[in-house]
Amino acid sequence: MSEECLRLDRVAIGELAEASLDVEPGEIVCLSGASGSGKSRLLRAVADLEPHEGEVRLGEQAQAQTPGHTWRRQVMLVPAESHWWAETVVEHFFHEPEAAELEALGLAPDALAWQVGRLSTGEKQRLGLLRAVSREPGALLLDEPTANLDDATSKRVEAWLKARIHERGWPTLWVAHDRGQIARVADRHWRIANGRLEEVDAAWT
Ligand SMILES: Nc1ncnc2c1ncn2[C@@H]1O[C@H](COP(=O)(O)OP(=O)(O)OP(=O)(O)O)[C@@H](O)[C@H]1O
Repeated sequence: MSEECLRLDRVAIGELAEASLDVEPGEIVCLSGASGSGKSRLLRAVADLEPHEGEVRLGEQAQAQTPGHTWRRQVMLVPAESHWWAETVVEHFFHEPEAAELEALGLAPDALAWQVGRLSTGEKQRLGLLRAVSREPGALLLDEPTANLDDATSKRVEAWLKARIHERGWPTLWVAHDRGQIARVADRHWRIANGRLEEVDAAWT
C-alpha cells in the first residue's frame, strides 16, 4: 500500500507554463485538453522522459535527485501505445498476474502464452496496463488507457483500474477525453487550456 503523494511544482514543458498539482495516495486526477495541448508531454515530463522546468516529487523522493530508470520504476508511465520487445507476452512480466486479473480485463486465460505478434491493439493496451500494475509502482501515469477499446471493454478496464488504484494507494494522473469516463473515474479533473493547467469544477462533468 502506497502512502506517498505525487507533487508537481511549477513544471513547465513546451507551451505548458508552470503546472502545479498534488495527487494524493489513491487519488485519480483526470487530465483533459484539446489535441496537441500538451497532456502526453506533461506525463513524459513527470516520468522524467523529457527535460522540463520545475520539480516533481514522490513522497520525499525528488525526480532531480533520482536516476531516470529508478524514477520510472516508481512513477510508472503507461503510454497509449505500449512497447513490446520479447517474443511472447509472459516474458515481459516480472510477476505473473493471476488468471482472475486477465478475466477482469476481458482477456483470454492463456493470453500470457501468446506471441506478441498476434496481439490486437486493444489486447496490447490491456496487457500493457496489467504489466505496469504488476510491477507494483509508487504512482501511475496513464495516457488514454482505454483509447483502443470498445465501450463495454473500456468500462471493464476502468472499473479494474479504479479498484486497483484505490486498493494500492497509487496517486494517478489519467489522461482522458471522454466526459462519461471522467465522471466515472476522476476524484478531481484538471485540464490544459491556453498553455495553463487549471482545475475543472465538478459540476462540469
Ligand atoms: N519532443 C518534442 N519536442 C517539441 N515538440 C513536441 C515534442 N513532443 C511533442 N511535441 C509537440 O507538443 C505539443 C503537445 O503534444 P502532446 O503529445 O503532449 O499532445 P496531447 O495533448 O497529448 O495531444 P493528443 O490528445 O492529440 O494526444 C504538440 O504540438 C506536439 O507536436
